[in-house]
Amino acid sequence: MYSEPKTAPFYLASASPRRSELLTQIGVVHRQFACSIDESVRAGEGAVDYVERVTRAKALAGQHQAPDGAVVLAADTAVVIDDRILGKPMDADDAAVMLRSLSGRTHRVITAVAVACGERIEVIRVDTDVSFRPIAAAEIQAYWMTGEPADKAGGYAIQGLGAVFVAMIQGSYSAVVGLPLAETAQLLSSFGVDCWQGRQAESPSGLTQA
Ligand SMILES: Cc1cn([C@H]2C[C@H](O)[C@@H](COP(=O)(O)OP(=O)(O)OP(=O)(O)O)O2)c(=O)[nH]c1=O
Repeated sequence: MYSEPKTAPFYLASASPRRSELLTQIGVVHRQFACSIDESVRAGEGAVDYVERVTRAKALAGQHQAPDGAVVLAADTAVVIDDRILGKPMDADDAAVMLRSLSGRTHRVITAVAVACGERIEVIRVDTDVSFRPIAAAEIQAYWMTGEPADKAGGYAIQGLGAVFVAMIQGSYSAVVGLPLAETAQLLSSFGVDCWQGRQAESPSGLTQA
């Protein structure tokens, strides 16, 4: 017999397949829809303020697309070097400028997550430092040709071919990919949305192994 879900429906307001995969990885059942807002940086705006503002705006826009009372999650990831915010590269030249500036240096990846339900909205932020080995000009060109950098902040993907550039990471790997999982699980739990841990409490035998 059909029974209504006990908790509010949960939506991921994001076009990012990575964010959906990360939620699935920790057992968060969700629906996903794309949600577009103006992501331009305001004059004089710092990276932290920018990422938190955009994340909040994505969640609020997402609430308009979701049914009343739904829990909505949105996130934003930016790469920051020398106080410059690197979004997604516009073209090959833009990507080359980005990767040249990251080559042989440490940059910061800032990811914010917002969860909203009704009047309540909470925003958290996780900062991660990523160090790149020096990258040759020919590698930068070849990397662009793979298609991977195009839709990634900073023009690389740590979870993909771009992993060959990463010498060291200090912080949250999943935050660099787009969603800090430990922090997101805690935040969601405070909104009554469970990952595998919550469901295990309800049904200890309901877990499957990877
Ligand atoms: C640095 C880095 C970023 N990224 C991705 C995460 C984000 O999807 C993207 C940054 O752009 P975002 O604007 O944060 O996200 P998005 O446009 O992909 O999706 P939406 O706004 O709809 O939620 O870069 C990686 O996948 N790997 C990486 O190593």
